[in-house]
Amino acid sequence: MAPPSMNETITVDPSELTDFVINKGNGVNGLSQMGLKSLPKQYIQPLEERMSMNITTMPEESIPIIDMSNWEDPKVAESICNAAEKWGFFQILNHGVPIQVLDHVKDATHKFFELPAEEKSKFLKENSPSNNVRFGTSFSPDSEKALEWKDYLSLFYVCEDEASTLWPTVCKDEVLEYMKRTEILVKRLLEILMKRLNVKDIDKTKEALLMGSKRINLNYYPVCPDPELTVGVGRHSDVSTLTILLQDYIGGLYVRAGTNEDSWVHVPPLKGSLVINIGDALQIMSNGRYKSIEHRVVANASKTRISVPIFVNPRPSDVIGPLPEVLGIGGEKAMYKQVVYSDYVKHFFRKAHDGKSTIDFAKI
Ligand SMILES: COc1cc(/C=C/C(=O)SCCNC(=O)CCNC(=O)[C@H](O)C(C)(C)COP(=O)(O)OP(=O)(O)OC[C@H]2O[C@@H](n3cnc4c(N)ncnc43)[C@H](O)[C@@H]2OP(=O)(O)O)ccc1O
Ligand SMILES: O=C(O)CCC(=O)C(=O)O
Ligand SMILES: [Fe+2]
Repeated sequence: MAPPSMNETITVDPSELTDFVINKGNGVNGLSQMGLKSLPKQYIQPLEERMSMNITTMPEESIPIIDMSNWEDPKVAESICNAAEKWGFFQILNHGVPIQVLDHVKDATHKFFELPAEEKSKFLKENSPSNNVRFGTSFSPDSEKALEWKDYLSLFYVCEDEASTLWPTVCKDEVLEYMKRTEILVKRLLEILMKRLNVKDIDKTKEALLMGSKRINLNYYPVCPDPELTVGVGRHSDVSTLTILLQDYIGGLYVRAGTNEDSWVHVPPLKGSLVINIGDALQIMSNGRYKSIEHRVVANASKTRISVPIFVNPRPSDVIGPLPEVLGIGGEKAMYKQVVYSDYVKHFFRKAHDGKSTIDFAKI
């Protein structure tokens, strides 16, 4: 695709754009590097999906920020469970994952996306040595009416050997280290969250159900010529049990506040923090007690942003539904049916981002 001249309004032939961005592995990064002065029309979101439209942002509100240095203190556990029930999102400080490990994985993310398109395209779905390693752009381009301004590398963790062999060399060590160093934190968080659900002991079977598989995504949001017209990531909730999200210092992640009004709160970058959010799998297992809240990411006119979520999930073959311990509390009625987790995830991946609609798949 030829670089456009200054101030040119971009109407790129749809098949040419798809070929350049999606099939050839240039991603939105390739578009951004061309120095476009306006947004190709394939990225223009409908008015109701744009952050600037009819939306109240609430600068005075904030998701809870929880210091985990005394994680055994019942007050810390209480703050975590309250945040999971009310917001579905919170930030943690002094979580035990060294800042250096976080810095290394952020640097490694930049290194991967700065590789030439020919290198990255080795990990496109059609070329990748494994279904567990995928470089892509937007979310679900085949199903989307408007594309999202984001490239990603998605790594499904099977075992250390497979990761060492198949994951991209420029980032695999740093990503593996980040995954390893978050393991204890994930167990602590789940232990705390389960206690409030009347699950006193997480045995091996429960552990597998809650955290039997992990997927890590490296997200890359390049500079965008007209950020108000598009999105970095559209409104969605994660399908995980829990997500551990590392973001850089740029900002741009918004979380829905309240269910009725269109109001959103920003998640401010805090040095050394990790953002934790509840995913649909835990909303289902807790029978709606913990909330998997909608979130979205805006695009940015002047800075490239990265984020690195670890999605902690059930195993694909697990059947998930409200936990017996939860229903046992007061003869509570199940709000969700039993579903095979991989069916749930496939349903999520096969449609465009559509807010909280995925969970309807499991509703009774
Ligand atoms: C990318 O932008 C995103 C991503 C997100 C993600 C939020 C999460 O919460 S991710 C956590 C999801 N949980 C798991 O991955 C654990 C369970 N895993 C599974 O059940 C399976 O691994 C599987 C994901 C269902 C894939 O199984 P497989 O047998 O390999 O099936 P396929 O036929 O290859 O894929 C099915 C369908 O999904 C699409 N897809 C697969 N992997 C990805 C991926 N990493 N990213 C995007 N899409 C993926 C794939 O295209 C297939 O559809 P087709 O129509 O092509 O058949 C949140 C927000 C974002 O913006
Ligand atoms: O980039 C972010 O801050 C969040 C990305 C996100 O929501 C996701 O990958 O599921
Ligand atoms: Fe998300």
